[in-house]
Formats: sequence, C-alpha cells, structure tokens
Amino acid sequence: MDLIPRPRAEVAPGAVHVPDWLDLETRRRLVAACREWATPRAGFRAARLPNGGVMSVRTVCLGWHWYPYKYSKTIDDVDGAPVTPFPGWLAELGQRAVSDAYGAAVEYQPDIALINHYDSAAKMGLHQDKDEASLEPVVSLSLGDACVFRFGNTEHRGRPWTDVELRSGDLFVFGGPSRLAFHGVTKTLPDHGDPDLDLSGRLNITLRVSGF
Ligand SMILES: O=C(O)CCC(=O)C(=O)O
Ligand SMILES: [Fe+2]
Repeated sequence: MDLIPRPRAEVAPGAVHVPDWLDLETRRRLVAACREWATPRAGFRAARLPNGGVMSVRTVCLGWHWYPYKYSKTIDDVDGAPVTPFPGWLAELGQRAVSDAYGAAVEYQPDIALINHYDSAAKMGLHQDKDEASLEPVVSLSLGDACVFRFGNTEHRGRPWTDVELRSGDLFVFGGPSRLAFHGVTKTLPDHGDPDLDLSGRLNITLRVSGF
C-alpha cells in the first residue's frame, strides 16, 4: 500500500483510472478464479496472429472466445471445446466497477471476459477493442505485477497518449468517446508486485459487452 494514496484520474473523456479499487478479498478471489479458468481444457494459450506471430501474452476467455480477430462460442483455435461460461458474480463486479468509475448507477451487463497473463517480458501492442458489436464500456482489472498501460486516441497509434501505471487492484474503465481508443501495455514492471497475492507475473481481466 502506498503512503500517499494515488488519485483517481480521468485520462481522457470516458476513460477513468481508479487506483486500489479491488479489496484484498476480491483480489484473492479473482486470482483463485483465474487459476481455475486457466486450465488447459479452457484454452489458455498465446493467440496466433494472422502474420504468423504469436502474442507474448497468454489468454483465456469467458462467455465468448476471442481469437484474432473475432469471437466464437467454441475454442476454435485450440480444440473446438465450448468456451467457459461467464459467471454472474463477475457481471455484478463489472456493474459496480462502471458505476464507481463514472459516479452514477448504470446498467452494465458484461458477457465476455478476456484474462491475460503477462510474464516479465510480455507486452501488448497498441490496438482497439473493436471485435464486439456493442459500444458499452470496457472494464479492466489488474492483479499482481504492475505495468505501463498506454492509453491513446481513437484516430491512430500515435500521440497524444497517456502512460498510466496500473498496479494490483487498479480499475480502469474506458467507454463513451474513449471506447475505441488505441491502448496497449508497453512493459510489465516485475519488481512492483502484490505481496498479498500468490501470483507471479501480471493478470489483467477485461470485461466487455458482446452485443451479439
Ligand atoms: O493488460 C491490459 O491492461 C490491457 C489488455 C487489453 O488491452 C486487452 O486484452 O484487449
Ligand atoms: Fe484491449
């Protein structure tokens, strides 16, 4: 815990960083759940890109399975098994996240989660989350090692952008005019972990609304 609390910040219109949003009990619950969700049957894997590359992040999905660049109810790029269902308690957490970030009770019913695991060398290039049919906000929850999260603009991968350090327990919501902003992880910070979690590397969970 920091001696000086980090302030919440609206990084761009509709893009809100809420430091230390998750309490310890919820962080532990999420890590335990991620362990279950990441079983081999569930399709935890480094996604293959159309150019032949492989992502440095390893991902598993709930609700709808994502692979470059679409969603499916089955894990088409692994073994065709059905995707793990999206649990109701995670939707409730998402609803609370959006309401807290925007400071107003809102209806939010996510039905997709992407769970990314970053080892110390992993990163994620700048991209838009645009394979969903809905423009409802994306909720991002971070656990374990910190990272530098780059939040850019909706036009292109160049500046302006803001670099935000996301630490264990942080919430980041992007919706409204920022829903299609380019964003990515430029590096993980392995020496900035969460001593209260039994976790190596960084976990990020994004919740989304499919609109399908
Ligand atoms: O790991 C993060 O903080 C961002 C993940 C992300 O952008 C994604 O999964 O689409
Ligand atoms: Fe993303």
